[in-house]
Amino acid sequence: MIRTRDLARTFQTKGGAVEAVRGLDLDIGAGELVAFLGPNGAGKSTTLRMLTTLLLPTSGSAAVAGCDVVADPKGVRRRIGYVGQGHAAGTGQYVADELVSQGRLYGLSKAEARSRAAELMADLDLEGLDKREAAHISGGQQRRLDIAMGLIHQPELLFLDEPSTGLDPHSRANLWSHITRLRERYGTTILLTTHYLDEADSIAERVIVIDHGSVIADGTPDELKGKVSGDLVSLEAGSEEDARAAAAAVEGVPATHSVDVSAATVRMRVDRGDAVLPEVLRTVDAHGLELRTVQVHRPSLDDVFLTLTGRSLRESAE
Ligand SMILES: Nc1ncnc2c1ncn2[C@@H]1O[C@H](COP(=O)(O)OP(=O)(O)OP(=O)(O)O)[C@@H](O)[C@H]1O
Repeated sequence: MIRTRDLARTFQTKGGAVEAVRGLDLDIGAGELVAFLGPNGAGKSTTLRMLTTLLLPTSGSAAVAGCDVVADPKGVRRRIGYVGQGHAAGTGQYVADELVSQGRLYGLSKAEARSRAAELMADLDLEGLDKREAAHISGGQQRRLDIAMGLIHQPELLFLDEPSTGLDPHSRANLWSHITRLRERYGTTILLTTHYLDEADSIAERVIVIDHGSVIADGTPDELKGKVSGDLVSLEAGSEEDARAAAAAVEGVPATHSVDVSAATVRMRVDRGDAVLPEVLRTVDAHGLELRTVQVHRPSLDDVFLTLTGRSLRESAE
């Protein structure tokens, strides 16, 4: 559905050339739900803009839904939906009319546009808002309307640029349940960007991480997290001395690696925290040491990024 080879985009600025995207090779198949992650300035928006024909590549090639983005931009646009960061709706029209106008823009007949609008309003929980101005609905409803606008022409491929930014957790969860349901129904391929790593982790089947304009990791969330060596177990002892004694005691527990002590806390990497913890606690107990708290931290996508780049995706996203 998306295939790029050596895709690159350079911007000429007064300060010199900025290589926003360099040598990007992407292969995304039909029906995949892919999250595209990276810190600020990694090149996500520039890539999305090239794939949606809003920006020409400097070099390389990109085919989207079977059409070349340079040779056949119209073909690409007919087959894709794009929901950008701003609101698509906002001409002061009623919600239903916004959708029908959008459908007409894509060449649907009036009757087709009306029936498609009604179907999407039902799917996206916008029923009853037909005669409300698009500017006077809630943030979550507006975002769902944006998505309905992107889907009006039944695209094979939907690009969502930070679809849930600015929504409260309840609306985010609600939006995602709608998107996953739509996908089950129509089999739409989805490429989304998000700054919420937990969201990418729970929703995407595949995560592609880019940094400095190139792909640095690609796989299922579990595969990527598997690259970080094991869970982190933290034991907080009553004193620094007790922590050092506990560290010495647990060094010998099988499947524990890199045990270190900082103040009264012992941190160690273990293959599987849930499997190793009982033995760790028995060992500490057998040495007559008491612990204040015990924590097992499973690797997150942010840990993956930290391992790959030495930087936190979360920090760079704020
Ligand atoms: N029109 C432009 N002119 C000059 N430089 C640009 C232009 N657009 C983007 N850039 C630069 O290209 C690089 C990649 O930007 P891009 O917006 O693609 O990153 P991003 O990953 O989408 O970031 P964010 O998460 O902040 O949206 C950045 O260094 C940015 O400053």
